[in-house]
Amino acid sequence: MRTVSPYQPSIAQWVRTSTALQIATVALGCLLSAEFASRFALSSTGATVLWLPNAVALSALLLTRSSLWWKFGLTQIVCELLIGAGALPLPQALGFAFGNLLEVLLSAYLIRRWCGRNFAFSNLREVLLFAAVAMVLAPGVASLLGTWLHYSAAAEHVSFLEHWQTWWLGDGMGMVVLTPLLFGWLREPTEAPLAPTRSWLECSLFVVLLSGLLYLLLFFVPKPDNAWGFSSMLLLPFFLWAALRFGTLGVSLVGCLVSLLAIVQTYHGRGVFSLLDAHIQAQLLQQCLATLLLTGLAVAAIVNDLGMKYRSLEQAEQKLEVAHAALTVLNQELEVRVAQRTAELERLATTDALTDAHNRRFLMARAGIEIAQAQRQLHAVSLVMFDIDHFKHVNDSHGHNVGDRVLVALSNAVRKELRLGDTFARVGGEEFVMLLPRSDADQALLVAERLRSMVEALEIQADEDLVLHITASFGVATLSPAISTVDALYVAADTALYQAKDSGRNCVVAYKAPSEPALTKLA
Ligand SMILES: Nc1nc2c(ncn2[C@@H]2O[C@H](COP(=O)(O)OP(=O)(O)OP(=O)(O)O)[C@@H](O)[C@H]2O)c(=O)[nH]1
Repeated sequence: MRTVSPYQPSIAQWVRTSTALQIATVALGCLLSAEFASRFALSSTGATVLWLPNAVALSALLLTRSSLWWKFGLTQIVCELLIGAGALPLPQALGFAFGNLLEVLLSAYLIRRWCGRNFAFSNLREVLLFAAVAMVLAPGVASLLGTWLHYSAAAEHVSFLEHWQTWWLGDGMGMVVLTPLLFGWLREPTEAPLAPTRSWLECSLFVVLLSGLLYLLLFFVPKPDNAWGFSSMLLLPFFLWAALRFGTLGVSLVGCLVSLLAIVQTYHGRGVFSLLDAHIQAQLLQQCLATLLLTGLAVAAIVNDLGMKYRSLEQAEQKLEVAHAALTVLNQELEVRVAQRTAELERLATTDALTDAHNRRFLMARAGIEIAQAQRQLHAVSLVMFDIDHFKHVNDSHGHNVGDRVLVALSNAVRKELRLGDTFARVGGEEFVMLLPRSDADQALLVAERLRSMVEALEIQADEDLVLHITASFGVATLSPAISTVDALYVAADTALYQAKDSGRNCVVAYKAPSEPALTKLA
């Protein structure tokens, strides 16, 4: 989401389009603000409450590449000379001009160096560094020069320190009052983490209440014996309100308007500051405005910074949610794959690779289950074991591959004969077993005989021009009190199968216990 300050007017975009326009704006800003500052100077020494041209020049430098600074520097020198012309001798005017240029360049250089190109009053560190550099350090040095120049030429006798302090605070306060406003107004709009409020109701309420307070503070003519009861510190809540709800640009705008109004009114002898002596008026005004504005700017920066952190936390949370969703999908896919792979492995572990019939292990496990169930529910289970006759001859005559095809063809044919619930397994080279739940000996014998004749009639297309016929021998065993385990049933079927082989092959033999008179032989 891109939120742009609602206070960004289109005129700012227009100014940003051309360097010439910027230079003209700076020149105009310097001259007009100097005119205002000089016109409403409260001190008899000429030191102003706010020296604003430096703030105009500093805003221009902070808004542009350092390679263009010389153009604005030159503009500032020319403006300073124009401002000083007539009122001051040339050497002194030049001294003031270079002193102010030094102040602006030093501020811009140090801010750019310590805060980088992205400086925007956007966190507490930037506001404190700005205050330290543009309000304390640079004006402190430059005003020392200015005070010395002025002091050497001044006819009246004022304290050097007092003069320096007023000058210093005047320059510094000019920067604090105007630079954040111009800079915030003219710079490229950026994403604000917490959008300043767009509620016209709140803005109107703010303006009405602030106007009321300003009227009470600044629009009365004090009488010497009647001290006014309202404190200028009543403005603090309004600065905090502006900082919290209207952002850096909002609080700068409020600060600038309040400052200009306070100066004008004090100059005309109205309001809380006009009760005092001229020098103290200027200093108190400066201190009061510095406190209000720096507090407002700091709070706005902290709110902005918190908003940035909150937004990056939100973005991190969104990324985490996306990653979590992706992981969930991946996990589901993995689970499906694992289930498929497990099923495949289970199938491979229980299936004969050549014929796709079940293997011996599966058969034995299945037989165990069926026998246990049959014994509980008292129903029959039979096992039919069969073996291809003379299969070695097939391999020897036609090769192993043909033998394999015969095994596959036989398995496919037998599988078609199965009932639901029957289990078909390959238990040896050419040996197969069918487990028939709920089939007694007679039913199993019928199934075996049906299979035997099916095998006998089977035409196996073993090769392009090779059709083979085979036969198989069958042994059948049924669960009984004497044959009550899987192994016993298997051995019994195996015994019957061998008896079928011994009986001439291609026949079905039912197992009979040794005590019984004879084995049943079919076909
Ligand atoms: N092609 C092929 N042959 C196999 C496979 N497993 C076992 N055989 C062969 O099956 C034949 C089994 O031969 P024998 O045990 O002598 O049995 P037979 O020739 O069928 O004779 P009878 O069972 O007595 O009728 C051997 O030649 C084995 O090599 C297999 O997977 N593929």
